[in-house]
Order: sequence, then structure tokens, then C-alpha cells
Amino acid sequence: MLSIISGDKVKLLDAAFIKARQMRSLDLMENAAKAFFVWFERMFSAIQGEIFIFSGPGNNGGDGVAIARLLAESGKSVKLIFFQDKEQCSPDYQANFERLPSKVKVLSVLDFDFQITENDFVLDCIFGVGINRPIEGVYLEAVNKLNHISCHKISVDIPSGIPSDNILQGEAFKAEHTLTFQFPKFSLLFPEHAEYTGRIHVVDIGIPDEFILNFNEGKFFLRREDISRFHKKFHAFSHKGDFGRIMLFGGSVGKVGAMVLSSKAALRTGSGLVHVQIAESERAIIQTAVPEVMVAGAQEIKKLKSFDALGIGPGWGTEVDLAFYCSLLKRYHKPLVIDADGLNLLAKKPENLKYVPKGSVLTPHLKEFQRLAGEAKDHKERLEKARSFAREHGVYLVLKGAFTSISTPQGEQFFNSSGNQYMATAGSGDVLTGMITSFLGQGYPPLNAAICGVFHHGLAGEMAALKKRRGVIASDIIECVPGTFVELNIE
Ligand SMILES: NC(=O)C1=CN([C@@H]2O[C@H](COP(=O)(O)OP(=O)(O)OC[C@H]3O[C@@H](n4cnc5c(N)ncnc54)[C@H](O)[C@@H]3O)[C@@H](O)[C@H]2O)[C@@H](O)CC1
Ligand SMILES: [K+]
Repeated sequence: MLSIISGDKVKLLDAAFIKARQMRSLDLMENAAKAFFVWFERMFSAIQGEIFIFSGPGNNGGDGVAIARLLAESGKSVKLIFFQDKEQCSPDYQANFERLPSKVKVLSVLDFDFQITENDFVLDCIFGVGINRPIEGVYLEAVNKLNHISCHKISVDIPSGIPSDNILQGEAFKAEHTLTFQFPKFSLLFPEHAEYTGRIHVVDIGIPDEFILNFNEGKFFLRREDISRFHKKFHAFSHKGDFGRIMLFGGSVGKVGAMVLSSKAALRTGSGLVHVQIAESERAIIQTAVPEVMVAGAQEIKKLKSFDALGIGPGWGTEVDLAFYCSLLKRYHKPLVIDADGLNLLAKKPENLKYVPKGSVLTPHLKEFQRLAGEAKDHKERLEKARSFAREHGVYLVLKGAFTSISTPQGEQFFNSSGNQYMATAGSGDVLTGMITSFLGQGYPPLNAAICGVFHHGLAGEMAALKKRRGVIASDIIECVPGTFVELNIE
């Protein structure tokens, strides 16, 4: 798992690592430039355009100069455009400048005509995590011009102008791809910056995760290779009971589809037995749509404790009898999952939050979270609110969206890397509720259930989108859930 650390700690991290390894900062810059070069070759080997590298005065600019050398040595046509005289640039920038081969054409931004064509590349190495104020003057002029040119655009470490841990003030470079070193900078995960970052790629520059952990501030980035350790192992002697008995509450008149999706997703995630509690008139629908599901009667509701996990909310409606809801929460003492109308009902009467069993998983989308915790001026503040909410109520808060975050009662935050925009479709959230409830019912601790649910859900969305793109619907995501276990090699 990658630690996400703040920009001002990056310098401390670099210094500590360099000291521990008895290397030079220049060597670390070389690692970064090489990592970029390898990635670039892999991504764009088929495109033959000219490469324009815009280099600012700090070490981000220094990366650009080192990259210019590597690309030129591999036979590419490279122009380096600088903003400050060499003497005013960082020492590692200067050292790299001395090593530039003569075939790299070097010119001041003041003399550059911005003649760049569609097949060409612009590498944005103007500012990295050292940016400390909005860009202006010659930098702003260049960024504005570049943002109006159509070509391949890549930001190195972070799009220039975006502060590493805050919301952008003013303008920034708009990239198609951002190649970030070692871990994603926090602000790359904010929806406000999506039009600037393009696709985000993380490359290793040789600092081990364990080393970065020393500087961790409780934020983690979840990648594919991290997921298997959160899974429970089952064996040949495992029986239906081991895979859990769960009950889902929801599906009011006209919204039974939400329960169809949740219950199917739970079964596809591995649940042994799934009961649903739905409006009386809708029973035939669910039993036809999902014959594997059982409809709960008064007996099951009475014996709530015999269920391994509950999932509350998909399509429930807000007309639910609150006394019934509170009695569920009060009678069930194990972690459960609350989504959709289950959350809306809590937002209406926040005093009922105290009945939510500790360790439960709440899965609001941005609007539902706003109803629960109030308005936030931006995503940074929203994430802070999510962290406080999880702490205050002793729950795991899954804030859904791109880079879904999971805030824990201990104050940590995990950011998911799977998924895509095509999953923003009706019923996608109901699928996630079914999946997390399923993992919880299979005996996963709540954090593991939330992490596995969120990651597999996103991966299923990616798999569904391979053939269907914006035509993906929630049922397609469910169909791809089993394939995610195969893909991640989970038994
Ligand atoms: N471990 C890592 O993450 C590594 C980072 N490296 C690179 O180093 C970068 C950080 O380098 P620096 O700390 O030198 O920072 P930057 O390269 O981001 O630039 C900072 C310089 O720009 C000036 N500046 C800041 N904001 C400005 C503004 N709005 N207008 C004009 N000037 C402004 C500062 O006074 C300083 O001189 C990273 O983003 C990365 O690209 C790599 O070289 C090596 C390893
Ligand atoms: K940059």
C-alpha cells in the first residue's frame, strides 16, 4: 500500500532517504527521469512527434532537463524551453543542464513561438510539489497558451500550478496524463482537479514503501497488488455457513430493482445465503428475478442476531417506520452496512446515529454525505469532514466517487484506485452495498470488507467497460464480479 504524504514532507523524505543510502539528490532525480523515460517509451513508442519540455527553475524543472537528455540519447527530437537563467535554478537542475547533449535545442520561453502540432508532445516540468503560490507572469502566459494547443500533454509529478495538498487557485497546466513519482500527491485525488490531471500513473523511483511509511500521515493509496492481503482464505472443507447468512433491507414499491441488484451482487460476491426484507407486494418480483434469494418473514426479523451481516437502505424509501429502523439498529450489535435511504433517514434524525453499531460501514455518495454531515466548500474539506465523522461515530465511512475514500474510526483514510466514469449509473451503489455486506457476512473485519468491496466493485466496472464503455449498467457490473476474483487470483 502506498503512503500518501504531503508535499512539504517530500523534501524531508528525500533528504532522509539520500542520507540513509549515502547517495546524492542528483541520483534520485536520475531515478525519477529514468522512471519517466521507461514509462514514456512503453506508452508512446508508436508516436513520432517532436518533444517540447517546459522546465521551471526548481527540481521539477531539473527532472525535465534530465528527461530531455534521456529522450535525446534515445534518438528523439527534443526542445527544452526554460523560464529562468541557469544560475537562478536549483543545483540539481544546473548539474543536469551541464550534461545536456548538444542535439537538445535549448531556448528561452520568451523566444519560443509555440509552433506545436497535434502529433507533438508537451512535457510539463514547470513546477512540482514545491509550488508555493498561484502561477503568474511568464509562467501563466505559457500555461494559458499550452492549454489552448492540441497535442499530447504530460505533466511530470503534478500539473504545474496545482498545489500538492490544496485546491488550485488560479490556473494550471491541463494534462492528458500525469506521471507522479512514488505515490499520488493528495490533490491529484480531488474532483476539482480532474480536468487538469487527466489519467494518473504512479511510478516507483526506488524509495521503498516501508521507508515512506515513516512519514505517513494516515493516508493510503490502494492498488491492485494490495488487495489479496485483505481477503479471507477459504478451503475445501468450507461450507455454506462459512460464506455467511446475510439480510438486506430495502425495495419499497417501485424500487425493488435496488434489492434485485444488491442481493444478486451479494450472491456473486460469495454469500452463502441471502435474505431480503422488502415490501410485501414486491415479493414475486424478486423471487422471479433472483430465485437464489429468500424473502424474510416475521420469524427472520425476530431472529436478527442469527444473521452474520445486515445491509440496510437500497430502494427502501424514506417513508419507512423510524421506530422499526431504530429497533433494527438497537437489536443488532454487529457491524452492518447502511446505504441510500438508510442514510437519508439518519440524516433526517441524526440523533439515531448513536444506535448504529460500532464498526458499521456507511456508504454515502457526495449528496448523501452532505445531508449527513453538512456542506463542504471543497473536496479537501469534505474529506476532513469524512475523517471526523468516522471518528466521532466509530464507523467506516465509504465516500463514493472517483478515488472512493474509506475513513476509519482511527482516523486513517484509504483511497481506491479501481473504477471509472462509466460506473456512474443507476444502481451501481446498490451493487456495492450488496458486495460489502457479503464480505462482512463472510467474516471479514469491516475495514477489509469495505476495501475488498470497493476495489472489486471498481475492477468489475473496469471489466464491464472494456466492451461497453458508457453503455455499462449496474447488471453488467454484477456479471463481472466473479471475474474479479479470477483476475486477482483470489480463491
Ligand atoms: N522523491 C521525490 O518525489 C522526488 C522529487 N523530484 C522532483 O522535485 C520536485 C520538487 O522540486 P522543488 O522542491 O525544487 O520544487 P519545484 O520544482 O516545484 O519548484 C520550486 C521552485 O519554484 C519556485 N516557485 C514556487 N512557486 C512558484 C510560483 N508560483 N511562481 C514562480 N516560482 C515559484 C520556488 O521558489 C522554487 O524555487 C518534485 O515535484 C519532483 O518533480 C525528483 O527530482 C526526485 C525525487
Ligand atoms: K509539473
